[in-house]
Amino acid sequence: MSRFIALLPAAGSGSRMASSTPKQYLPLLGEPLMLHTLRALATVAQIEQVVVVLSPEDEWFDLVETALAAPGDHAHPGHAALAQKLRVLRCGGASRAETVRNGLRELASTLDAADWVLVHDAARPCLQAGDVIRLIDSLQSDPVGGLLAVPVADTLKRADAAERVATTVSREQLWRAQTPQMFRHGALLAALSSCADSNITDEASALEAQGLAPRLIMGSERNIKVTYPADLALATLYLQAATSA
Ligand SMILES: Nc1ccn([C@@H]2O[C@H](COP(=O)(O)OP(=O)(O)OP(=O)(O)O)[C@@H](O)[C@H]2O)c(=O)n1
Ligand SMILES: C[C@](O)(CO)[C@H](O)COP(=O)(O)O
Repeated sequence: MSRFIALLPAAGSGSRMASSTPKQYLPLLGEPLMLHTLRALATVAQIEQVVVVLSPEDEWFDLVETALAAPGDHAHPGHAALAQKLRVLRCGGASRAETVRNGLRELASTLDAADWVLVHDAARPCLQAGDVIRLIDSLQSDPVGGLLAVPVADTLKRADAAERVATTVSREQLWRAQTPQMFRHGALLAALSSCADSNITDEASALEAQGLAPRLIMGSERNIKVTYPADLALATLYLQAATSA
């Protein structure tokens, strides 16, 4: 029976956030942003391990450990599952792809090639467990794997050097990729290891480079990637809406 492991690349510097604190550690509703992400994955019963991949130079993760260790009456109900499933690796690389590849290599001795790995950005804290469960249910018998994504709803413009419209790009059959992206450990590690373009920005691209066609699974607009300062307010609203639903 294949297992399901979550792998969170969390070794970025958050340059677009323009903060001295890496964005994955910025406060969100009074807790480190990454803790919301970790909990969202740990509460999914099928996920056996939540592996976070940090930079070797990371000096911030104790913020998460301190929050996790909060005494009983202040503990979040999801912390027991997270404490039991959490594994920390300090092998992050210079790119997201390198971080994921290094994490997969570290896990190789403990996983079967057929085990599923759900790669999820630490910077996507508004992920809902229901979307992860739908991803797993939809793909666990798939020959390739796939990813959460949402169809493009806006008209798309390609800009010229002067930031004027050069052309309008058809949005037909265009989707915006999200995470988790779910692939079998052996296939994903092989694809990332042989992918010549180390600038690929998601796992699916590595499988596509092998001639494979990952499946697109409908995600949620709320599963935003916190990239720019304005995203923090939106993530706060989405998390508050989720807890009051
Ligand atoms: N070398 C890197 C770069 C990014 N990431 C992770 O990949 C996810 C998505 O990347 P992105 O949003 O680009 O994060 P940053 O690279 O930190 O942001 P920026 O590009 O603005 O510097 C984040 O959780 C980030 O921590 C990583 O693990 N290792
Ligand atoms: C993986 C991803 O979140 C899918 O949209 C995105 O490609 C990450 O891009 P980033 O520049 O590393 O944030």
